[in-house]
Amino acid sequence: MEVESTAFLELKQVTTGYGDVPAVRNASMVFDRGGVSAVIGSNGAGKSTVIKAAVGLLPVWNGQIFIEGVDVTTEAPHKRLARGVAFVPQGRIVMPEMTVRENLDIGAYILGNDRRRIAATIERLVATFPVIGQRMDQLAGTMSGGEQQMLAIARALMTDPTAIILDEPSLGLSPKFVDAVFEKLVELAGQGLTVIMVEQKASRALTVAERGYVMHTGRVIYTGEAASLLENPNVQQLFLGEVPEEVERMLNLNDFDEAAHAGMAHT
Ligand SMILES: Nc1ncnc2c1ncn2[C@@H]1O[C@H](COP(=O)(O)OP(=O)(O)OP(=O)(O)O)[C@@H](O)[C@H]1O
Repeated sequence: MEVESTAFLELKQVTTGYGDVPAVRNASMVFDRGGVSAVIGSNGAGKSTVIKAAVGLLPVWNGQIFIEGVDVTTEAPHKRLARGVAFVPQGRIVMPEMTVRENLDIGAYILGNDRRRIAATIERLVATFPVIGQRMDQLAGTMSGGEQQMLAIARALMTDPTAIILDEPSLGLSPKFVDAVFEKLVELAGQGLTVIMVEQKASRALTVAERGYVMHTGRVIYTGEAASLLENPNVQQLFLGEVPEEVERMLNLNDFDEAAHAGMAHT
């Protein structure tokens, strides 16, 4: 295992997909420690797919994934978790028939039987998520959607990760809860956590993120500071569901890297 990068998490030219159909091609992303990054793009752009490959839930066909410079491309998800990359899947999956406390305990499974550490972590999380502290004995399934998302995030934080990757944390939430969840993610990033979110609510996500990756038909087509992506007319056009000429040209190039090297893929 050689040292290849100083970023916390890096995807290098990752291609992956389902069966023999590629859904993501040559995707490169670099996530340094701290801050909020957003991976955005329309339905089916490949956002969830690339993130599943990053956490080890989908095999990488081509390319590499590094955590702190270590090549983890073929490592199992629990090993990547132990290296500090936690994942909150789409749909705020909590165990509805279990209490809030039991859900948190599940999140701590890689800590083994270290009850003292688990209790200390729960105490720390309750300070960040007061709503959870008030509902430790409530069945998770009886919480509101926003509260369940907070619980899903808190559960992912039980292992004290360096980075948390969230697949559409705003999905199905009312605007008030979307704000609450995004505010919490910004607060966590302020405490030093690396927050990476996959979002369909693109402009909202770029408002809270510092950096963004815009995906379209399985490619990362724009990368840059969130503010400059928000101002980019081509990105704005994509938000409206239109495909700008520049993007058409990029996708038509035989070797997509040519476009990246020509500076088109970066703002
Ligand atoms: N389990 C699967 N089996 C086969 N194809 C899949 C599977 N999951 C996703 N795909 C396909 O892969 C492509 C990328 O899907 P992906 O879910 O990554 O997109 P996305 O950008 O996350 O969109 P969404 O926001 O709708 O989830 C799509 O064409 C989709 O139909």
